[in-house]
Amino acid sequence: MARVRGQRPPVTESRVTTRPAYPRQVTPSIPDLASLHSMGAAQQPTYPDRAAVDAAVERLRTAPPLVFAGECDELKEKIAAVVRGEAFILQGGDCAETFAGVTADNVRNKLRVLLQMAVVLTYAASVPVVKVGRIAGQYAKPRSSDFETRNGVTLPAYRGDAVNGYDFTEESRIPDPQRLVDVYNNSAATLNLVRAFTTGGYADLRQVHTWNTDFVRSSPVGRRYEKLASEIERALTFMQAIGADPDEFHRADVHSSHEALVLEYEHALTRIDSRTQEPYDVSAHMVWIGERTRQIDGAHVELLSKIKNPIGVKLGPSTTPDDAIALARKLNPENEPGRLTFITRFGASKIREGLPPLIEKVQAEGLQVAWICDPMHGNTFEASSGYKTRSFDDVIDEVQGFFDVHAALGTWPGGLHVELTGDDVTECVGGGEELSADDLSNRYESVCDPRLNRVQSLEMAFLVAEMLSAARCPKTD
Ligand SMILES: O=C[C@H](O)[C@H](O)COP(=O)(O)O
Ligand SMILES: C=C(OP(=O)(O)O)C(=O)O
Repeated sequence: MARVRGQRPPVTESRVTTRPAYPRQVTPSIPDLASLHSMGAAQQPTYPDRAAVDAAVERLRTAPPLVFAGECDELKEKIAAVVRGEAFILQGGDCAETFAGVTADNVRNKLRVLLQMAVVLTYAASVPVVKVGRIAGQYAKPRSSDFETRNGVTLPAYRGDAVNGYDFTEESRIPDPQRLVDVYNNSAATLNLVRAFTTGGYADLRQVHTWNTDFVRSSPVGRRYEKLASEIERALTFMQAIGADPDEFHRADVHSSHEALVLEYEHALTRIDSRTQEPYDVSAHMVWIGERTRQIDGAHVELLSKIKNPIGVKLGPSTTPDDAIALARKLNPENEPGRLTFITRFGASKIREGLPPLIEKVQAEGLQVAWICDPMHGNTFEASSGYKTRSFDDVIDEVQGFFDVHAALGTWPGGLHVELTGDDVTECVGGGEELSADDLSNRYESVCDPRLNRVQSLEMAFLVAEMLSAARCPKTD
């Protein structure tokens, strides 16, 4: 790929005649790929063609950054405000993005639901909301099993468009490293749209009514939103009347994030920032480590401990307080606020018991972390029809548990991490539309886990806004 004028050359070793299995990197602080793999990297694709992997990695190493290090630092600053209890994170998007889903309509719909939710949370709870999409890179999935069996035929599991194809054929399920280059290109196209929508007028707060179009407008939650939008409109008119600069309402900051799973991709996009000489993973503003890859001596923790982006770690019900402390010390040795977010995903039935010991120990050690709640991944079950689903009530119950625990401990419930879509899909049961297990087949489009649809997402925003408002101004008896 052509190098952009003035851009620092990627930090890679110059070509050698006898190539190692992986192109080596000379950045001293970042282990090379072979060393990372030798640490025992979980959930990695088994590529049949090593030379093709090397070629894809080489290509990615010379590709321009998708985000700038300075933007990652800005997000870190915003998350530091969350750590101080002054802001709330809304992180959401698809479980698994697909290449076919990279269209202007899809990206706009995802942004629209995030903007609507953020406006509800901000207005109802008077708290700044940091908007982070599971977007522009969320293409790789960890799986419980390496294989999938359908009608007696067993094939490798689908691991996201970054790795193999969703079609249930032998050929499609073979991991193809060229897909990593496709991830880069599709992420670039998505980010381009995100930047255009969020700075070009679509995200202007004065458009608050127009985000509420189509099927949502006529739903009860859509009507509730209309009322809130009218109040916001009046407030904006008032602010303009007293001289506020209307340009202040014109743009929204939406940051990108994904699970840093496939080492070849994240390593190739780790670059030295020309301002600071520090390494950043320029594939997204924020990256996180999943529940299945957070081994303290594992490759993912090692790689992410070296980069300077804000990072997240998923913590499930098996996490001990000592695990949390070890992760915090390794991933945030300087105890920098905003650097580390713990994304808890216990399940509604476990959060009230499981979360307090973690928070208590982290607090006692004086560690600076943002706590956010993923109420999706601990609440998945299979409906009798075979669809993976989640119940809206369980999801809300887990969020309520998260707020209750923080209220009891006097700590700040810093945010939400949700799998959602801007479309009218039928993947999670319940909510105001009372979707039942029989409805799931109507429009089930997720290629991995079930997402809240737009109405359910907006309903969640109103319910969480009430919890957040109570957290901001606790009742005194
Ligand atoms: O999104 C998360 C995981 O990839 C997903 O929950 C794994 O699902 P599985 O248990 O069907 O592999
Ligand atoms: C795989 C995911 O979650 P977890 O690591 O918590 O299972 C995810 O968020 O896509």
